[in-house]
Amino acid sequence: MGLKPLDYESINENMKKVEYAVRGELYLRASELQKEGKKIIFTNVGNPHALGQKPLTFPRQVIALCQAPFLLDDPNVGQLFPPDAIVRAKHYLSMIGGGLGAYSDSRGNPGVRKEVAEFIERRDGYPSDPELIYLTDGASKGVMQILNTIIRGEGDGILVPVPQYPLYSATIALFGGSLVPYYLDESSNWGLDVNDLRQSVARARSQGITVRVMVIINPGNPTGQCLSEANLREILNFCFQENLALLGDEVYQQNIYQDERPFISSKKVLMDMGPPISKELQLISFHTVSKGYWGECGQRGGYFEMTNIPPQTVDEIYKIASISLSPNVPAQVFMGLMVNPPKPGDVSYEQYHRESKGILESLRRRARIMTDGFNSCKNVVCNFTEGAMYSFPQIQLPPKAIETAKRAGKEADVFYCLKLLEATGISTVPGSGFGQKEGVFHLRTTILPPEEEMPGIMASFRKFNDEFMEQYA
Ligand SMILES: Cc1ncc(COP(=O)(O)O)c(CN[C@@H]2CONC2=O)c1O
Repeated sequence: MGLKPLDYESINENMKKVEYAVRGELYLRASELQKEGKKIIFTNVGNPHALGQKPLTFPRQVIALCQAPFLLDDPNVGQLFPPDAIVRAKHYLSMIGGGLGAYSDSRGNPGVRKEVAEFIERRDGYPSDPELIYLTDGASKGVMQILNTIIRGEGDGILVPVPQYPLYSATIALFGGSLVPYYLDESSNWGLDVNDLRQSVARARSQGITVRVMVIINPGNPTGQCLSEANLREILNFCFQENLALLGDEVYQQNIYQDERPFISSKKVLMDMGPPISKELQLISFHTVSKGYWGECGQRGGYFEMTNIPPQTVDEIYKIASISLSPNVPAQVFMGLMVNPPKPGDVSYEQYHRESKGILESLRRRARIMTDGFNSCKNVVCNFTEGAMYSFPQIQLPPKAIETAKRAGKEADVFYCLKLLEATGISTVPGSGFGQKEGVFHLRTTILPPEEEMPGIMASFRKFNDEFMEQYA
């Protein structure tokens, strides 16, 4: 009897090429240590509620009523739920035929897609067509759907920032495409240079790769930089000149911790540029309920908006979306609530605004505490987290540590992060999981641990780092 169908040797070879460090060796080791009773701070994943962030009240009130519509018939419902939550729940239940237990359209509920389009119009000041907005199970699934649309084989190249969020490298490997890196410049706060982009494209083309798409992550993960309007114009012009489509991953658009570079969407800048580019450049933008001050990662809600994508291609994307029948319906309600929150004058507005503002202000303070904490160590250099929810310090490691790591068969930053985890319980992701320049080492942590614990965590890091540097001096 030969190999069985699901023997390791028989399965899809592309799966074996996939690496996804966010849930990789460090995460698995941290989970083991936790089972052994060690207190672990899982600051490896941008998972706000897992680190103590409270869900916003209003969305949970509405979803509770949508999940349990019988509560709406209870004479005391008005004692437990504010009137605007009751109204919104009834609105969604009337819009979603059969309630949350029924499949929706494969593109998502039309009413919610309309709410997303209205949000985009308010944000950017340009029309947005609900027919070109698809709701997805988190932005991850949307990214995978679009990369699946683009990648025809290994000859197809996707320009990806390095360091990058490994959803991209993993999906490109899984679908058998080619990742074409463009390096962000740490010394210019993770800025990108269009000349480097041109060189990356030229190098790929010389290797017979057809570069088809450029990915930007704005604000950046793991790097946290926010792109300026000028940066975005440069990138859009570059894509137009090189006949590339642009994927704008904007899941952190609510997570902005500085005033110099507020979030501006790729869609807005593209429309501001006017024809021909605004009519021709193909753009797909992604968003989610997982990030921002919502942090509702577990709900699995997201969307993508298609700009200048031909109807026949849209039809194919719809057809493939139909295979999965329906995006997560409760998450669609969360998406509707996120893009259409309580307004000034609504009963719940004050509470919603207070909660949201409180979370964002705390994240801004934590970004500062963490950046300063890292920079207080002489061998650590850390750019400020302008946006998103991560800190990505460069750890300058002594040769002896690098040598010891090599003998242990590990990347130096994996070795360092494992030692950090064992010593302090702080679970991070090594920079090698995101890509980095040769011989330069980083780690990624989130800025999510509770604010009151942050100084203690940074002191614990500093103590470990000083001892490590002494040990391997
Ligand atoms: C840039 C980026 N895009 C898309 C996603 C996917 O989000 P959802 O599928 O939840 O909508 C993430 C998640 N960030 C991961 C999850 O937590 N830490 C990370 O680096 C992300 O960082």
